[in-house]
Amino acid sequence: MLLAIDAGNTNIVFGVHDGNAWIHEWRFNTLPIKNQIEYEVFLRLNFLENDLKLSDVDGIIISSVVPQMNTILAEFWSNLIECEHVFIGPKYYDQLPIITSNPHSIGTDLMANAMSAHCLYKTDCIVVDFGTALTFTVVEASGNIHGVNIAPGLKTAIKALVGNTAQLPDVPLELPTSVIGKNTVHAIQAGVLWGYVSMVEGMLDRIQKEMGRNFKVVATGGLSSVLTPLHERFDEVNRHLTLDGLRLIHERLK
Ligand SMILES: Nc1ncnc2c1ncn2[C@@H]1O[C@H](COP(=O)(O)OP(=O)(O)O)[C@@H](O)[C@H]1O
Ligand SMILES: CC(C)(COP(=O)(O)O)[C@@H](O)C(=O)NCCC(=O)O
Ligand SMILES: [K+]
Repeated sequence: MLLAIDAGNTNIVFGVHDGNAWIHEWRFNTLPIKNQIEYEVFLRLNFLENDLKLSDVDGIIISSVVPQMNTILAEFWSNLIECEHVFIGPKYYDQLPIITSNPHSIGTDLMANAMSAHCLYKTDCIVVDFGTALTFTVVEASGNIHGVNIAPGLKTAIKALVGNTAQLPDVPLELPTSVIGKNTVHAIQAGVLWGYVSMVEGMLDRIQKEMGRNFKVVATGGLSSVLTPLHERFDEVNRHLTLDGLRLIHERLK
């Protein structure tokens, strides 16, 4: 059984894979950083509640884009699980079928997304990840990561707007029917959510125009289902893309 840990800026996702499928997945807020005991208890409880045995874990793979978390992530499970772990980083990249020209400046979650896209779809892909950041990773069929595009994520954009204005309230992530608001809440929802629909559509067009060909578009991340009008532009929404990438990287390094 593999335990994959994907630490993003909002959530740490723990996934357990039994060799056939992800049999369990849990989320834990990344911040504030907790102490080792809290992570141990979290892991122990979740295994217990789901009838899983910690002793069945024979592999651990970790990705983190939050360096403050790295020490605790590399250690907190060591009293509970006896096995080797892989903490993804540039030292492993030359063993992978994906190529990046700038290994020290690409998030390991984006490397995992690229690994998934390359191994699962075997074609030119744009991975759109709706996390704390909204990212577009351009992966060619050869496995070459042509480049990445990073914008504020949906919730991050709303937080920035609310935090930098005196009168604007936080709003639910609901797409209004009209792109023109008649009250403050609808105005923000129209501006941010419809704005992001147009941004993603425009970005996909621009990337493919610049690349001179069409790419398969795969969406992932916690907020990948919010902007429903985009679904016709996505060839696929795969919520497990990052975890799958971690699993595929682990398999490759074995
Ligand atoms: N299952 C879910 N359903 C709805 N919203 C979610 C879910 N998982 C995460 N989110 C929200 O999506 C946003 C991005 O989450 P996530 O993709 O986990 O970010 P990151 O990888 O940056 O930590 C967060 O604001 C989170 O609250
Ligand atoms: C772009 C990111 C902030 C995305 O993080 P997330 O939204 O998943 O929390 C992360 O992958 C990161 O910090 N990357 C390093 C810089 C880069 O990817 O180019
Ligand atoms: K992520």
